[in-house]
Amino acid sequence: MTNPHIGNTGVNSGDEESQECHLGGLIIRSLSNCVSNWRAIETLPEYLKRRNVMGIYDVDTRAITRRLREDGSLVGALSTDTSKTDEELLHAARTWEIVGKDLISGVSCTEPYEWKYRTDDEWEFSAEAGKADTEGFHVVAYDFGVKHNILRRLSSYGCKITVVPSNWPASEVIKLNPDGVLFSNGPGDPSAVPYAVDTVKEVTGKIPVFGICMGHQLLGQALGGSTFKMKFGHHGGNHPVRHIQTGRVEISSQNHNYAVDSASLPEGVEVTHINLNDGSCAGISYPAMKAMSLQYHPESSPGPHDADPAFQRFIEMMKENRGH
Ligand SMILES: NC(=O)CC[C@H](N)C(=O)O
Repeated sequence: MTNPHIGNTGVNSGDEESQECHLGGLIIRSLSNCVSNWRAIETLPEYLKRRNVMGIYDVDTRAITRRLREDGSLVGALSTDTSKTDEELLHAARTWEIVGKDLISGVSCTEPYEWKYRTDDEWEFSAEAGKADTEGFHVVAYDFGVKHNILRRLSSYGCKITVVPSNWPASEVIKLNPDGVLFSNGPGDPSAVPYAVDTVKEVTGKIPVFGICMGHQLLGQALGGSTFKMKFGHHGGNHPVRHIQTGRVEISSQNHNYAVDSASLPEGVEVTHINLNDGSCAGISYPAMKAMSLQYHPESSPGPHDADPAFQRFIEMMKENRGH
């Protein structure tokens, strides 16, 4: 965490985005010694202990940030095993590679399930989502590490949702004849999961699809483009993104280390959004195949809800496909 003071708001169960906490570890500067928030049910250290996640504080995180700013993303090693020597830890850090590793199979669900929860009424902010009970589009969501809020937002827009594991056969999904398929966010290198690219290829063109983050990168590859590892990823809740067609700028939440190379995309695939910090590709669409995707997180609520209308666009695409 780059913010120096962490833990003062504690942890509340309503903000969990996953069944489990998939963190390898947490490094912070200063740990708040008290919690002050009406929603908090436990402290950060209690949460980490219960989930068996290691955390360390009193670290000069500013120095780490400055180093990363010069060198780009680096691998570090964090251990609770005091018998490990510095040499062994250095060796672990030097030999671990993120590129080429399938990180999604470890965080995906193992069985399909129905998702039924929408955004709580007290938090609902969209008039469109509030009145969207009637359509009942059936969406199959591929879980590459899906954030619950994506499922909540789709549910708020009236969708019935079936979540399936990352390796679920596309043929089984097509058999269900859903109105749309969502390819979720997920960790790691999109080039390391060719089976997921094949799934996206098989579904796209037959059923309207929406890709978010990892899902966007997989769609980019499935349509014939390529992805690359960025020097620093985009992480944070305040990335400006421009919707090219309307000129509308959204303040978006982002968390990714790879990106789709706009120049690699074949004809017919449009870059719909660009990241205004570095000009990178933030969204694509392929109208002929009823496919759309975003590199950032329209479900996130870092304060602004600027990107939420993306769910509405997906609904419109499904509606059009149904022929009304
Ligand atoms: N949040 C995500 O889906 C991350 C996308 C991708 N795996 C990356 O790191 O670039």
